[in-house]
Amino acid sequence: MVGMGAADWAADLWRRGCERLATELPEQQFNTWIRPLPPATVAGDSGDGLVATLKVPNHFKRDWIRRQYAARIEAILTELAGRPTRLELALAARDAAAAPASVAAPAMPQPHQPAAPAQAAEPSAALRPVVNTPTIVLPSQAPASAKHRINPQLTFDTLVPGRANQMARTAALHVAGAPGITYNPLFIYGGVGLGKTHLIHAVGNALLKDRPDARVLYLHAEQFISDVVKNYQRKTFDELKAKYHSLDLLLIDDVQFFAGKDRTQEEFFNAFEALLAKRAHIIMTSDTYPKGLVDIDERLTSRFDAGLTVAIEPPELEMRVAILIKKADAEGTPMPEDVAFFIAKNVRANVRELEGALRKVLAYAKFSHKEITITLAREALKDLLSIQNRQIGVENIQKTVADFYKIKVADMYSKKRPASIARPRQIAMYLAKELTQKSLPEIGELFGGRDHTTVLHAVRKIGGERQKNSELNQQLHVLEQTLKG
Ligand SMILES: Nc1ncnc2c1ncn2[C@@H]1O[C@H](COP(=O)(O)OP(=O)(O)OP(=O)(O)O)[C@@H](O)[C@H]1O
Repeated sequence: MVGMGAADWAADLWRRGCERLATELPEQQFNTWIRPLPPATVAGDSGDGLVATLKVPNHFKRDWIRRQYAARIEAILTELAGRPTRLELALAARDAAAAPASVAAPAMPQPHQPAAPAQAAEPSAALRPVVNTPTIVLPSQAPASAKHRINPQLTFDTLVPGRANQMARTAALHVAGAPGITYNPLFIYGGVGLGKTHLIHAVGNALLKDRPDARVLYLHAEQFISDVVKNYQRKTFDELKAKYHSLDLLLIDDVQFFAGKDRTQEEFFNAFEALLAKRAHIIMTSDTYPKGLVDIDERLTSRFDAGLTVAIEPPELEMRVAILIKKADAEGTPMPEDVAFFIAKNVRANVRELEGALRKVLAYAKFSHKEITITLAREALKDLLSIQNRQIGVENIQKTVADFYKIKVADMYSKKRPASIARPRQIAMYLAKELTQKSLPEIGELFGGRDHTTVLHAVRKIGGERQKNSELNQQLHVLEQTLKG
């Protein structure tokens, strides 16, 4: 290690740990869960050991990694570092955005020990808010970074309604019609790319249409964190108050990013109370429901839940078809229904991916001067389809589901009936039907020679429950994402 800095040492430790994990885990699991993570930072703990901190992008990944891999990662790092190494999983708030007051100084490592890289005291330029002046943000002012501004394209008109967003859309329409009265705050949660940002922009746009002088601000939680950091450094908290406490409608995206940022949480709490007291409306989004938020003060999470909390679910097939048809129309290239069904059946993860697939198909048709047909769509999406076909087999599904619910893979074929086994088995059957081309009898065969009616029962049961039980739906969503790599 001579000549190697502490940060390099940590990066090297993590790299070697990853190499080991890559040999132990199935490739697809490694690629899905471990490879995308930024290198762990490592610091000394208060005793003789080390603490390796891994930043994970969201709550689900954090839980999954904790359940499936944390113990093994700790064991590997302990062995490689030659000292007891504990693993911490932190929700990523895109690095530099840590509010300084909330950052506890890490136990200083000895010279020969690895050190955590210094926390940046100030957010990087990329994270700084684009506009720092108070506060009214109108569509006409929209600058280059649409992420922090109301985007005039994201309206209720361009949002396709469906069962998946029915509750959230109804609540959002209600708030747009009578802000500050009921459902305050409105808390919208769901997985990535499902339309949360679109929906809250739609409320902002609707209110501005009715009341062009309304003081509306949309921002991502990271921008709020950056504002707190900046004002903390300049000791200009009055400015922060002036900016946030004077709004009529505050739309704030991805509040899970507040995790672990105590000072930010305090300021947000103040803004929150001030806005509610003057009957301004607050709409928040997050990747999980308020009680599922980690490292956020309970005082805040209980307030998040005090108005109305609604989920946005992944869209079902018909809704995906409707979205494709509407977006293709908006591009001036009508899409035949059979092609829309073909794409929607193959792209299920979320609306953002659906849009990506649509763009590919439209571009392919344009450049090849061909009509939009299933053959053309198959050709345009061939990479995506081949990845899916390669990766998703029934065995893979059985293994992933068994891992997730901590049962043995053998139980997928066994005749055992306890619910703790039968339910994961039904979930695996459901996913096998959803994600592969296998018929019901074929799936039954692969699940220990079961009858096709057993599979059909499982498919219907889990499919039906999924519509009503958002926890199950989230779990299925995670499993689908994992299986698709
Ligand atoms: N129901 C819908 N109708 C039309 N477009 C939609 C719908 N839902 C989502 N979209 C589109 O899908 C894309 C992703 O949506 P959006 O950015 O709102 O997702 P999100 O839930 O905020 O995701 P993230 O958590 O990743 O920010 C956007 O282009 C959005 O306009």
